[in-house]
Amino acid sequence: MTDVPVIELRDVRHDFDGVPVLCGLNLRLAERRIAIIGDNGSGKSTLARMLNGLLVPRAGEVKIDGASTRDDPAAARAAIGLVFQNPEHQIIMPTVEEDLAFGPRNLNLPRAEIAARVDDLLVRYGLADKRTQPAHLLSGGEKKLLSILSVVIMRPRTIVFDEPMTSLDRRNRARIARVMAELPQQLITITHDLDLIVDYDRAILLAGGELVADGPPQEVIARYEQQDET
Ligand SMILES: Nc1ncnc2c1ncn2[C@@H]1O[C@H](COP(=O)(O)OP(=O)(O)OP(=O)(O)O)[C@@H](O)[C@H]1O
Repeated sequence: MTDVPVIELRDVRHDFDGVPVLCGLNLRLAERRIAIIGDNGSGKSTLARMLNGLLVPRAGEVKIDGASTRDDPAAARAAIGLVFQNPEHQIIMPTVEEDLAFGPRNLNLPRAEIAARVDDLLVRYGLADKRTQPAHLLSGGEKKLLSILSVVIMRPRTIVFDEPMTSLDRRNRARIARVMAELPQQLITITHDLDLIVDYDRAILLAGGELVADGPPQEVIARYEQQDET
């Protein structure tokens, strides 16, 4: 298992055009499997983008191993990988193998190391026969897998998944859930698929940019369902 970084949020606030989206979050994220749940617009994706320094909070701090993402966004991006909801936003290069190699190239890894990592992932995840195929011709499930592997290949210590099951059929949901379950990293998963996170170590419920429940998934899910009834 990869070591887990210490992720801390201190009074994190954010707004878009004056509309508050995160309203003073204080969190220490150290468990191996953490779920973030909540209704549409509750601020989950905004929080996800803050964890890896893609977005810096208007006020407050996000710290990774004590270093603020405001001061060192590159270190945050190296430690924390983000898998976007839509794989089309993550697939950049024309072919499958080029897409996998893109991130490691940006990290300036040696060519032989990049080739070894690409070969290993293609074989391990059953994409070897697709290596020279145009990425845009992959099926939806394969695109999702490729977008995950393009993060995995950089070996971040934490992987944040933003709605990993969106647009997947039943078979591909099961496949992606299996891939996620076998990853050695810390996972922070934003999802509306509550079955996916029942055995996680911790769940956090957001509503209107505020934390409303935090604890074992069963309890937090029950609270979420209660909220729906009121
Ligand atoms: N770049 C942006 N510019 C303006 N408003 C934004 C931007 N990104 C998000 N918002 C707004 O911020 C609020 C929170 O959005 P966010 O995507 O973080 O919520 P979410 O909980 O992930 O929702 P969903 O479950 O629908 O993905 C929403 O009202 C959204 O419209």
